[in-house]
Amino acid sequence: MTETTKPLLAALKGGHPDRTPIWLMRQAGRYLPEYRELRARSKGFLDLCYSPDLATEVTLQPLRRFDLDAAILFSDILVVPHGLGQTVWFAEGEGPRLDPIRDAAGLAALDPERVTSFLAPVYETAARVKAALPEGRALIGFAGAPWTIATYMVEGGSSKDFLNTKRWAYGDPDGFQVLIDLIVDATVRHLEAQIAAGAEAVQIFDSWAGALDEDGFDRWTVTPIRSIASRIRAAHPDLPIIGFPNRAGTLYEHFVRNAGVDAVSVDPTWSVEAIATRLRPHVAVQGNLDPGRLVAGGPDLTRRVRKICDRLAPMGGFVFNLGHGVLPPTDPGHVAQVIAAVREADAARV
Ligand SMILES: Cc1c2[nH]c(c1CCC(=O)O)Cc1[nH]c(c(CCC(=O)O)c1C)Cc1[nH]c(c(CCC(=O)O)c1C)Cc1[nH]c(c(C)c1CCC(=O)O)C2
Repeated sequence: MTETTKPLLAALKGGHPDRTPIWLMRQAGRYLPEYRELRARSKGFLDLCYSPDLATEVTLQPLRRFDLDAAILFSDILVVPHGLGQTVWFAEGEGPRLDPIRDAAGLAALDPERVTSFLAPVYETAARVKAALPEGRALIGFAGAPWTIATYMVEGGSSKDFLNTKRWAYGDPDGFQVLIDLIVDATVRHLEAQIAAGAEAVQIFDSWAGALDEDGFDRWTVTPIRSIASRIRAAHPDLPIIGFPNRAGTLYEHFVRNAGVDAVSVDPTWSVEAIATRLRPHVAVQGNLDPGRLVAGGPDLTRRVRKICDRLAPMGGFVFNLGHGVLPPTDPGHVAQVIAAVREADAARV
């Protein structure tokens, strides 16, 4: 099978592969007992991300268990601020923490030139995964989008209202632009290094895009992602680029017209009909099962998967996924149920 016939890559370019490709955001992680076992033996989450032997194993775990069409590199979006020189740690049970950066003095300490040497173990993982992938499966690389990365860098961790970041972005846009430009530069280097190591598609996660207003979304989500996408595309014209402007509502339509991506990952609030008529005419689409349905299971889970596939798969340019990441309480048996339902939808069409 040649590279271009891998179902995931064909679908992301708008094609009609033989089978509907499926992968799941956060497909490696705490819902898998084999992940929890390996994680308990690691020194910490970041240590796991920077240990190529362990990270390779964790990346491949979901593909050993399930009939998935892609592996996503096991890493985190916060390795980019870490590589820039910011202090980042994961407090057990508390999520990510960073020493916040709120002004020009904080920016002066960050160095984009350091990112790819610091993150060399991540690229080593990508190369090892690529060499071990089963036939027909693709390797996805990823990064956080500049806006989402900036929220973590400025807030010092997760946040509800992003007030420190918004005060800076809306109150001093030219100053905040310096931070965004720095993240754009670091992100391009980080994605380029993943591609050089073997990534065949990349996804840019803008998890907090839905916190911005229309003008903020244009300047801090669409424009930086377009500049990353155009720089990646200049070097790799055929490599699919997926954007994920999570929970951006009606602004998704602006995104698919202007962000310069090949595909969009769609959050669970979108109806299948609106995906088909408002997004799919512009880009390939990926999504959008509610991760809560994957926790609940039951016949409604299968029904919802069928509804998504029956409307979107015949259009081509469709990748089945969740609308956000797999949740830790998910029963792995429900993942197998979803994949079987996607395959049954394909079989019902031929
Ligand atoms: C916002 C964000 C982060 N990380 C990521 C995002 C964007 C996607 C999204 O919106 O969910 C992306 C991410 N994080 C992780 C991956 C690996 C690949 C995969 O999808 O399987 C990917 C693609 C591993 C991880 N990243 C993290 C874990 C859990 C760490 C552990 O084992 O304790 C994993 C498997 C930790 C993490 N990392 C982050 C948070 C907020 C947390 C803590 C919350 C949580 O634990 O889920 C930041």
